[in-house]
Amino acid sequence: MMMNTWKTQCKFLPGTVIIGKWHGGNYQIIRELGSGANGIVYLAKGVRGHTALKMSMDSLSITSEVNVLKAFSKVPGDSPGPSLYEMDDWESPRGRIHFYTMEYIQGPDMLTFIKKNGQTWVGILIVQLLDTLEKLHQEGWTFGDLKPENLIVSGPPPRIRFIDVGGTTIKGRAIKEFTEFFDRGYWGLGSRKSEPTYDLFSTSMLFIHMYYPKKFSRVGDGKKQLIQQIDSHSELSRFSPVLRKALFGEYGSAKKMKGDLLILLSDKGDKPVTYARRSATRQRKNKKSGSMKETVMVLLLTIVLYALYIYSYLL
Ligand SMILES: Nc1ncnc2c1ncn2[C@@H]1O[C@H](COP(=O)(O)OP(=O)(O)OP(=O)(O)O)[C@@H](O)[C@H]1O
Repeated sequence: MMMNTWKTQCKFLPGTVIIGKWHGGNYQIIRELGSGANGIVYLAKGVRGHTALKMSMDSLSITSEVNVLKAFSKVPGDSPGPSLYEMDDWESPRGRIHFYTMEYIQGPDMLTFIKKNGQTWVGILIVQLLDTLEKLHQEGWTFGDLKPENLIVSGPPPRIRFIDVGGTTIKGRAIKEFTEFFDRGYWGLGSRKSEPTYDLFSTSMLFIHMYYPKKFSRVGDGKKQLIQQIDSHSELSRFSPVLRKALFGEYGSAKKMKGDLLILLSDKGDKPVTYARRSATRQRKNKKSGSMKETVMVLLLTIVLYALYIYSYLL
């Protein structure tokens, strides 16, 4: 009932002009992009051109999302999520509405992108995701609600970006928002405490989901079931050592998971554990040259896949 009330109050037609009470920003609604548990997101036209505008009756949820976006902007390198433009209130004909505006991230969600461009992309997108997660974890945050709908592949060149930061939680607290299939609590494989291993579990589930686009439910022992799903899939089973470690919380960081995944992707998948060990020793010996190699590997993989992507469009 409550939800319907706010939804009705935040429902506006294309062409509606929203004027910020405090900062005077001027936005014209183009169309609705979607709605979530506590607000509606519109595509709007503002001084910066196309802008995503999220409005809600709940000022707390708006403030908390704005704080996460501010924290994202402190992550070194390009922001993993949309850049925040401004937060304001609007005295609408139906009363005061809280809103914030942010960069409009254009592109398909991760599953749609993989369906269109092929599973060759899964590895490289997950490597990109792990890179971003590592930075986010270093800043003391857990993304929480990792799922394809919250991951947009923008570009070209393809680049994974987060949208919907509502689940992003400070380390040590209880995860704010989650989705069953990607939640380790649901599978009986851990708690809902905000920590890096929580996101790495979801990353592993995201990887599995790219090969099983139809999600499956838990039946009995979650651990046994997931292992069976991975190992019985002819292509997915190649990644089994990395996926298992992530599912069982055995990776101390996203960086470690990324390192192992890169080894598998560089086609040395016949003896992954041996390679992982060798790589770990090498990394200890020469940390700098290790990360240089990783960067070059990611670059090469991206270039090759990007060339294939362009080629498929020319055909
Ligand atoms: N910055 C953005 N750029 C482009 N599209 C966006 C952006 N932010 C949100 N969207 C779109 O708006 C939809 C609604 O977003 P929102 O964050 O409110 O909720 P949700 O992800 O659907 O649900 P919930 O918050 O309950 O998990 C998203 O699914 C996405 O399609």
